[in-house]
Amino acid sequence: MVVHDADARRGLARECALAGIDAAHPATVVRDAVARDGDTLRIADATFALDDYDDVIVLGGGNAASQVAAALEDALGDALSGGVVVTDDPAETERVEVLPGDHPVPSERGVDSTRALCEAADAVDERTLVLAVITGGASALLPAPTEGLSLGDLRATTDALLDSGATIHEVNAVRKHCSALKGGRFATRLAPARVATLVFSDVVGDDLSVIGSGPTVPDPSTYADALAVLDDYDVTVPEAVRAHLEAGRDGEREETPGTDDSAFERVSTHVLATNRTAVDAAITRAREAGYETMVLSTRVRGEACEAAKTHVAVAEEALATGEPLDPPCVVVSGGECTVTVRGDGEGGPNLEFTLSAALELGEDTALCAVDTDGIDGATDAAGAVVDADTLSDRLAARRALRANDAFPALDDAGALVETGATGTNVNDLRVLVVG
Ligand SMILES: O=C(O)[C@H](O)CO
Repeated sequence: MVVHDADARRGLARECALAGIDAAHPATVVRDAVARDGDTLRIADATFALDDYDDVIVLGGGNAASQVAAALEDALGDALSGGVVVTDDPAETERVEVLPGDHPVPSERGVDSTRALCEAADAVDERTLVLAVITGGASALLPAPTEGLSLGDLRATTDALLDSGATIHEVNAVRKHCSALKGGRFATRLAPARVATLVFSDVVGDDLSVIGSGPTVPDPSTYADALAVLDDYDVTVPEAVRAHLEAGRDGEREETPGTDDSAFERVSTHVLATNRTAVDAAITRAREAGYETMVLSTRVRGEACEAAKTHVAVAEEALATGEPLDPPCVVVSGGECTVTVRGDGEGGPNLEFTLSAALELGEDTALCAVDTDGIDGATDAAGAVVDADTLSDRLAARRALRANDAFPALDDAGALVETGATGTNVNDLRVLVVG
């Protein structure tokens, strides 16, 4: 039954967003995609004969990596020997060692944990099946500075890139060329083991070479691409980083491995969850509530507060003309918006998205936007749910947007969605309920 009051609309927007997060949780995803039947292991459409291996181990990293490891322990039982994952969101595991790292900026303990991961990788042989778990956040959680660079260099470079407005494809082109593990180099290290990479994507369009900086897949980007990113976005990095990238461009450093590298012959990649997983679940929840539904796109990107206005425009059009859908309806989108940081406030893309929308939304519409990992920007909130009545002081809200200070404004309005770390990461999810 469709309900028409503002509370119910906000409630439904929030419920659909939470349903999306739940559907992308590793426990749910791995239960559906991975199963052991005697000596056969099924991962999505592929099968592996466990008899061919002496050891099956989990190696990897990312915000959701330990949840994936715990779910793999359940799915494989005693066929799984152990392994190491690095994460900032530890889950309880029995055989896989969970080591700490930090995100979005790499840390000393992340370097130590990544060293332990590499030691485990160095111990494999051709009778090892490695389940390489790569989820969003792996780039920061698995710092392995290449020779000649320090953790300080990586931290300064990451900070500067994250504030520059560069896309994740561009940010990771630089990170891959400063790392001993990213951009396919982990696959080189794992040879001659058989590697099945299990991916949870937080990248718009699911480019495997970008998710977590693609440690086990060929890298199409080059040192020259990395330098172009620094120049295009006017990013200042430590001298050692620029010198390293220039040496690479001039042929003095080995390029990241490409498709012709034999290391990839024994690697298969299985994308287990993407933004679409969350979007589809949000749509299902809206249909159950009796609403007409539409996926706007899973690839919405760009400056958060501008993308928000496009979503408001979609709601206005639906109310005015019944296009693209007749209200009552629910429009869902995914993707990843960015914020070009100008102020020094507290916020994140989904908080800016909702605050910007709250300034424009008319009656009869509610909007929820969340980061599915539960942590928008560096705040404690996943996002917020807003409508035309959310803001009591619109001037202050505009000031907050200009200062990139959306968190306190939405907190004061009681609009925050606080889930805590969710155990997954499939990017941003937005639900627009048009009454
Ligand atoms: O870790 C990363 O590089 C981002 O989360 C994209 O996957």
